[in-house]
Amino acid sequence: MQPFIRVHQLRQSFGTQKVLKGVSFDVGKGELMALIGGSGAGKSVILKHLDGLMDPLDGYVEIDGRRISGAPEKIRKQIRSNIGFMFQQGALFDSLSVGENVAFPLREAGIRDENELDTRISAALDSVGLLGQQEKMPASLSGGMIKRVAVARAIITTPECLLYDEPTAGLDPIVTDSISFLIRQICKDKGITTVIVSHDMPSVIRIADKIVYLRNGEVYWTGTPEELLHSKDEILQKFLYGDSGENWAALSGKNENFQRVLLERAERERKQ
Ligand SMILES: Nc1ncnc2c1ncn2[C@@H]1O[C@H](COP(=O)(O)OP(=O)(O)OP(=O)(O)O)[C@@H](O)[C@H]1O
Repeated sequence: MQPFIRVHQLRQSFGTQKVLKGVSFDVGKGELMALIGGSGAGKSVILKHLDGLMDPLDGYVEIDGRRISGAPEKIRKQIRSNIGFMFQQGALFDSLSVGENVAFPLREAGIRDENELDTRISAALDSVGLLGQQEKMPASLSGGMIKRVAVARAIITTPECLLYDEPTAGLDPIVTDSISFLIRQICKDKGITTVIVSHDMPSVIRIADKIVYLRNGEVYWTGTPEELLHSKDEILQKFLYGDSGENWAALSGKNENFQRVLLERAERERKQ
């Protein structure tokens, strides 16, 4: 079966810095793929290539069989209209109400019928659990609600593909959980092919169908969350056990080995 997203031998450099050195992966229709890797590995740069905001020096991205890389602006726009993008920070326009923020992509696409706009705003807000909140202003929302509004804005055009850049950054663990499950629910309920860039390993383990680990500008490893948890690869283990990843194993509750190691370490520290 043809993948919904095909990334083939993507190369990108900024000055002398080679950021992508031939990155390839596929994402099947309706699949939820997580792109992980250290800071500066090139994850956000890849998302920009998927959305056609950046063109590679070499290689290409195909969305639903159509090449977006290097395509004329008209074609690029057509393909992009099928993609929802939740940018890092998920920023809303402070001066616009929740409803107007959510409606923004539709107005940009030229939709002016107020009845249609109202119906679609309500449907999008309903999908993220915020029905009836359209009159609120962003300043009065919690961090989690802001992310939900940003998700509603990304799905209002009914895209077949959704890209999320760090959707849970800056949220507490409970809100992080609810946003992560929302992302999974939207992906599975609507069959939307989803790519999520995240440092939040407990969420990635819980919601991803497939994980791609980017390292030194290349795909170092691809597999399922289960395979990642059981991998004996030292580099992967170091990535997971490193300073930033220590807590997620305990939180994920999926791998007894990780929990045992953490418990043993805690016990050792108590005895010292
Ligand atoms: N437009 C640009 N011009 C120059 N350098 C860039 C540009 N965009 C990204 N870079 C560089 O490319 C590298 C990869 O950036 P990218 O934002 O994709 O990293 P990332 O994996 O998403 O990191 P993080 O997890 O910290 O967000 C970084 O060194 C960054 O400085």
